[in-house]
Amino acid sequence: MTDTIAALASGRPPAALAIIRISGPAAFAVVQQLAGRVPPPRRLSLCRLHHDGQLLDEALVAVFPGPASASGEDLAELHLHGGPAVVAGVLDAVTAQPGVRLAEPGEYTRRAFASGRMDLTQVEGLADLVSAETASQRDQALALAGGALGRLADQWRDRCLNVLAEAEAGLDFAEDEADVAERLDEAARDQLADMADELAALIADSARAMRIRDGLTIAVTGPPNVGKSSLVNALAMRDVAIVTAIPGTTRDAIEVPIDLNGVAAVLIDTAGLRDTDDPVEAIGIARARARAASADLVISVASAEAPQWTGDGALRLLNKCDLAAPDVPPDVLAVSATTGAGLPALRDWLSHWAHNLIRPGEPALLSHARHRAAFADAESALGDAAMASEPVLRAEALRAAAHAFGRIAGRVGVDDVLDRIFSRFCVGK
Ligand SMILES: Nc1nc2c(ncn2[C@@H]2O[C@H](COP(=O)(O)OP(=O)(O)OP(=O)(O)O)[C@@H](O)[C@H]2O)c(=O)[nH]1
Ligand SMILES: [K+]
Ligand SMILES: [Mg+2]
Repeated sequence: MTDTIAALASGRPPAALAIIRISGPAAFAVVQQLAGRVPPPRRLSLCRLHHDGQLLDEALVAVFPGPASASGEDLAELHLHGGPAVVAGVLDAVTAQPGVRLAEPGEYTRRAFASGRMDLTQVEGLADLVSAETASQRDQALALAGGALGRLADQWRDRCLNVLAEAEAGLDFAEDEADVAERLDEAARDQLADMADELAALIADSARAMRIRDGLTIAVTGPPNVGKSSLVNALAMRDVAIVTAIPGTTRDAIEVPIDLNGVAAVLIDTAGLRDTDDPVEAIGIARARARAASADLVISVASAEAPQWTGDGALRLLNKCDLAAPDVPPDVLAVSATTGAGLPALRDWLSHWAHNLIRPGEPALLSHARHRAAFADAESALGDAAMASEPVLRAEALRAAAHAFGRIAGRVGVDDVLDRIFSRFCVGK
C-alpha cells in the first residue's frame, strides 16, 4: 500500500496561519483520529484537533477525496494557527498515525503527475510559478501550469500521426496506382516542409521565453572608480556591492536581480577595466570582459570628471554629473549615483529596452531547455520525413517526430529528467 505523506505546505513558522497537507490512503483516517470526525468534502470546517488526550489547536480542516484532488489521492488540509509549537505538535501527531510519514520535496506534485492529474509541462509551470519574482515570469508560469504547452505538443503529435497514417496508406498502393501514390507523396512533402517551418519559428522564439524565465543580463562596465558599483546599488536600491574611493575595489562579478517594470533582469557589477600587475585584479578584469561578452546589454560608464568610455556598450552613461557638467553626447544618459539625478530616466530606458526584447504580453511557450530540445528533435525528424526517398523511411521519421512531442508532456521517454524536475520543489508542494 502507498505511504500517506504529510508536510507543512506554508512558509516557515511563526506566521498567522500554517497549512499541513496530508495525501494518501490514510489521509481521512488521520483527520478522523485528530478531529474526531471527517468533515464534508471541499469546504473548511472548524475542528478541535486532539492527540493523546491533549488539545493541539482549533483548526479549519478541508478534505478532498481522490482522484479529483490536487494530488489525485485522498487529500486533507489542516489550516492551523501558525506558531512553531502548534505546527510541531500537529505534525508529530499526524506522522504518529499508522502508514504516515513526512513528505519528500515535490512529492505531492509527483503523485499528481503519476496519477495523470498534471502533465510534465504543468509540473514545470508550477515550479516556475512558485519561484516567479516578476509579473512576466508569473504570467509565463501560469500559461505553462495551465497546460498551454502540453496542448500545443499534443496537437503537433496528432499532426505527425495524421501524416503518418497517410504515409502508411501510401505503402499499400499497387504498381498500377503509381501516379496516385506520386501525387500523395508530393502533398505530404509540402505539408511536412510547412510543418518544419512552423516549428523553426517556435524554436526561434524560445530564446525569448527562456530570457523571461531566467532574466535578462545587464553588464555594467567601465574604467575603475567611475561609480559602477554605486550605480548598481542605486538601481537595485540595495547596498549589495562594495563602494570605496579606491580604484580596483570590485573584483568578482556581482549579480543583483532587479525588476524592470515586470521583467526580470540581473545587473552584473564588474571590475574596473585597466592595465594591472595585480594578479587578482587581472582575473577580475578577465571575468568582467567575459560577462560583458555574454550579456544581453552592456552599459559603459564614464565619469563626468573625465568623459571617456572604454568598450562599446549599447548604452553609455556619464556618472558623477553632480561634480562636473561637460557636454553630453546625444546618445549618452547623464546620471549621478550619489544624488539620484537621471536615475528615473535610466530606469525608463532599461524598462523600454527589456520590454522591446521580451514582449511580455505575447505568450512564449518553450521556456525550458528541455522543451527546446524536444521541439528541435521533432523539427529535424520532420525535415528527414520531408526528404525521405522511401515511404518506409518517411514513416519512421514521422514516428520519431511524434515521439519527440510525446516527451514534452511526459508521456514517453522522460524517466531520466523526472528527478531533476521534481527536485526543484520544496517540501509540501
Ligand atoms: N560625487 C559622486 N561620487 C560618486 C558618484 N558615484 C560614485 N561616486 C564615488 O566614486 C567612488 C568610486 O565609486 P565605486 O562605485 O566604487 O566605483 P567603481 O566604478 O565601482 O570602482 P571599481 O570597482 O574600483 O572599478 C566612491 O567614492 C563613490 O562614492 C556620483 O555620482 N557622484
Ligand atoms: K572604487
Ligand atoms: Mg566597483
